[in-house]
Amino acid sequence: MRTDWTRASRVVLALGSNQGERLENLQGAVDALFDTSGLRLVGLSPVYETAPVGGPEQDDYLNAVVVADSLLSPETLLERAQGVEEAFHRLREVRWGPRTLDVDVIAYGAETRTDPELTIPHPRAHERAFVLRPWADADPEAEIVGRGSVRELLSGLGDQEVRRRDDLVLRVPE
Ligand SMILES: Nc1ncnc2c1ncn2[C@@H]1O[C@H](COP(=O)(O)OP(=O)(O)OP(=O)(O)O)[C@@H](O)[C@H]1O
Ligand SMILES: Nc1nc2c(c(=O)[nH]1)N=C(CO)CN2
Repeated sequence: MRTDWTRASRVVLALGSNQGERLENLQGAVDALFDTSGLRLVGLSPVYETAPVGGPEQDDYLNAVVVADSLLSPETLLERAQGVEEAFHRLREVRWGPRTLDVDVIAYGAETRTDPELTIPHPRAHERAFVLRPWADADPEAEIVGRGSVRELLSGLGDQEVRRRDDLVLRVPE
């Protein structure tokens, strides 16, 4: 049967890696996510190299954002994101500590919820240039429900080091 994408919600996922082969980890996440039925890639941001925000002293991250259409529920999308993290042997040792792969659910349509297991929009996305900068590239008109335009939020942030790495490119899966 053909998939009915008219019922899909527009979702945003943020990817981060600061251990191991960082670009390969991000690419692996993109490939695995879009191997999932019910998830269709709409936009992929450039890759940014970013100074770590919070947590212990650690290496710089590569960050990127994917925009997708989802027929998966928010809970199933989070499960899928966590399954992809686990496939990359992510260990949760320290809060905000280094990791091979982080996949966060940033937005799910206009949905809002504050369940600690799944808060949407992501509770810290609006203050993180490593999320907002690539997101604004992937979708210049993007908004965070209840907070406003991603581009405006970005311009109101203090100095956070984010460098676009045009030499590192994520491939759109076939
Ligand atoms: N929007 C969300 N996306 C991903 N996880 C979420 C979200 N809202 C709540 N969580 C919960 O947060 C828990 C911790 O997630 P994680 O280990 O990825 O946090 P972190 O990446 O260290 O920090 P941060 O949440 O600040 O990005 C997860 O077990 C998950 O249930
Ligand atoms: N630069 C950067 N800093 C972070 C990141 C990240 O992806 N990039 N993720 C965190 C927890 O989600 C904490 N700090």
